[in-house]
Amino acid sequence: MKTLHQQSTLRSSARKTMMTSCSRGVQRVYATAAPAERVAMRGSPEKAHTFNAKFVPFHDVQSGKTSGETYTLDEVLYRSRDGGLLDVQHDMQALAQYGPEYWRTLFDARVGTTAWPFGSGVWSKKEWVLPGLADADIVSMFEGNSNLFWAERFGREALGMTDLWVKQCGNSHTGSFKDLGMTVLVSQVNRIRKLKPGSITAVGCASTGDTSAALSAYCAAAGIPSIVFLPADKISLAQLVQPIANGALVLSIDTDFDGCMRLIKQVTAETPIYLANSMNSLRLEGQKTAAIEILQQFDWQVPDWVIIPGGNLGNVYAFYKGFQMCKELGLVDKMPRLVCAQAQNANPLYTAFQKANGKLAGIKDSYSAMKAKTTFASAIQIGDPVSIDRAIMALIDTNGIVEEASEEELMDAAARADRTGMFNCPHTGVALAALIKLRERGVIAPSDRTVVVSTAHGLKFAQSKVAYHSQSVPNMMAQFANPPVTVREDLGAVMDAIKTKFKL
Ligand SMILES: Cc1ncc(COP(=O)(O)O)c(C=O)c1O
Ligand SMILES: N[C@@H](CCOP(=O)(O)O)C(=O)O
Repeated sequence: MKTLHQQSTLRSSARKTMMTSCSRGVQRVYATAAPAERVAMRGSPEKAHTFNAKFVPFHDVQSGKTSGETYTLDEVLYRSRDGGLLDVQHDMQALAQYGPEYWRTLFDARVGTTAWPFGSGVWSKKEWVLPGLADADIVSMFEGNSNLFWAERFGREALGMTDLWVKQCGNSHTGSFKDLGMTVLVSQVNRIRKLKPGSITAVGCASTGDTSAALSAYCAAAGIPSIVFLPADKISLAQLVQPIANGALVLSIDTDFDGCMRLIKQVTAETPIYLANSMNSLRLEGQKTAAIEILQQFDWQVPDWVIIPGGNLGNVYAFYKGFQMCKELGLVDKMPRLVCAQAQNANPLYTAFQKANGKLAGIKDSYSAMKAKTTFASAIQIGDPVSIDRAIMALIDTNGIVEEASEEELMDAAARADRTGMFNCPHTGVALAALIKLRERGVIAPSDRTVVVSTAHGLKFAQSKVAYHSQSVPNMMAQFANPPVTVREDLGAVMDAIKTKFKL
């Protein structure tokens, strides 16, 4: 494991490598590149590339068998013939022909450029995402490329850790990681609407507030109508106003997220409204690029642990898939261990993990959906996660762990980390609280390289911070609260207030 000095040397040498790649590498890659890249650089990859992707039943992925059931990505469907989930399967043999160095160099060369669409963190990996899509069909806000924050002070002071990082997926156009998946889904919708006019009238989702924000923004950018089903009074004001501002049809429904999900499934099964939730596997193709980006930011070294807050459970599988593709194509040689962190008030996966005595193999048998209770981590207030099977596979294959956090634990963890310069949403608080518990139990060692996935921007959940810092939450001590001090317009009163905190 690297020392801190080595870490910062590593980061600056990674930066230099990228700068070299950006300034000179593009020319070199362009001149010597394989056909796909030459075409990609000219901006019309669909004509000559040899890569492709299709829908297959998730069962095939799970079992490693091929049923022969496949669909093109231009078809409007979300389920396999037997009602199971679908997955996007890439032609791995075609991708493997180019070798790991080719892909590492190509991805590194594209970081932060303005070249359409490759400057996007998602579309910089286009050949691994939607290789058949024309650049002209892409709807992008140059999402991704989010900061991998070195949580040096929090790691050292709170946990005795030297190598703790927070992947800031919430530093994004609509303030959450959902942008990564939505650019892919809306781009594919854009293509289908051109190929088959009239086939998709609008795009719809059920949401706890972040999927709806991303969907409405990307649809608005493309001029595609959007519809969002929101559980009434269960999302933050900032989240509610996002689809309103972007012109979506906003339905505030007197139910919870699981109720909204049931309704949107029925509506999209019977109408030309396209389903944008992560049950639609196109979304996960974009979300998986966050995992690839983490490896890239570590100069293609694999962290020991990645901790992900879980709700509908698509993201934990998306991360798994990103890491797995990098391993299969030889860009890295191992997988990190994944931790899925749930709020105690919405913890069906954690409950199953406990019932199975922490043995992942038995978790499916002990699983049952639940009625989720109110939590400050409102975006993961989900009791019947759609991607339960995907998440279980991801955890089994990475020797993963499921943890939970109570309301007090998640709010304290977020507030404590905020005091070291972050501004965490409650969901990131769930992941941070899980990390604290795993450190306390000695499961995660002080020097383990650990990444906490921050899924949304804290400003979307300002109300929860106001409640915490004003110590107005019943039965919560709020030990890291920092309430504002009210002072008269008077120098003496101001000085007194300062002196109670600092020696002058
Ligand atoms: C901020 C935030 N964090 C975490 C999650 C959980 O992601 P997933 O539903 O893919 O498990 C969601 C949405 O569910 C979210 O909006
Ligand atoms: N947190 C999500 C819940 C829905 O998840 P999805 O990934 O299946 O769309 C939201 O913000 O709506």
